[in-house]
Amino acid sequence: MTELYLITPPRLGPDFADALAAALDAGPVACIQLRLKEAGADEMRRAIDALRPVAQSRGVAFLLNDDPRLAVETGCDGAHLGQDDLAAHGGLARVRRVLDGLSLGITCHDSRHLAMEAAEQGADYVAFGAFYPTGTKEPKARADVEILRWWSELMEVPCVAIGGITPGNAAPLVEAGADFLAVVGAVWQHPDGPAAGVRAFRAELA
Ligand SMILES: Cc1ncc(COP(=O)(O)OP(=O)(O)O)c(N)n1
Ligand SMILES: Cc1nc(C(=O)O)sc1CCOP(=O)(O)O
Ligand SMILES: [Mg+2]
Repeated sequence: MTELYLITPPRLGPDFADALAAALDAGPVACIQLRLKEAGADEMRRAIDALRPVAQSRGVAFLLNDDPRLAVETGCDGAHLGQDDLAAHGGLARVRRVLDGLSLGITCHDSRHLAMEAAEQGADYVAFGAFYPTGTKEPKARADVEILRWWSELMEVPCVAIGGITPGNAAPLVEAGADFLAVVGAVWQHPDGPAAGVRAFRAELA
């Protein structure tokens, strides 16, 4: 069954904890990743302290983007790292040790090789993308839906699809075997609010 994986929007408003609670209560949502690319260490810690309990009190995993050591220090459930992040933190084996038993997700773009390497070295999931045009970030690659089919037919490690995903274009990704759909804009920019954004995915994930 494909599940929803939320990633926080690029900028968090003052009431974001309430928006997150509303989105998670409209669930089901498997996890939320805090992704604040412009935040300094203090702002990041404040955001983690405010948002982590909102997720964990609802049984939703709270993952931190980019920084495995901070994830461990602040009681997160895991971290998501891209290829550049791995290099910056001494490689996947070292990150795996830092995270100890916490979850580790790796960006693999459109690369079967990167995904197999990540799975072999202990990643808990691999993320492929971007599948569709996205305004949230400039993706480094475009992935074809067939990589999800290839991975899900061959591998046990779960795969996450990301990039421009909406309720209207999710079906091919679900049909190809994506275990999770990672979403930013379609939920946080939904015209009726994030809870409606989460509900809009229900029919695609049922
Ligand atoms: C689930 C998921 N997939 C991909 C990414 C992108 O990670 P990365 O390549 O490290 O880029 P930034 O998000 O750090 O800009 C992700 N964060 N989450
Ligand atoms: C954070 C991120 N990483 C991507 C990748 O291709 O690795 S695409 C992306 C942005 C996803 O946001 P939206 O759901 O608004 O398109
Ligand atoms: Mg990163």
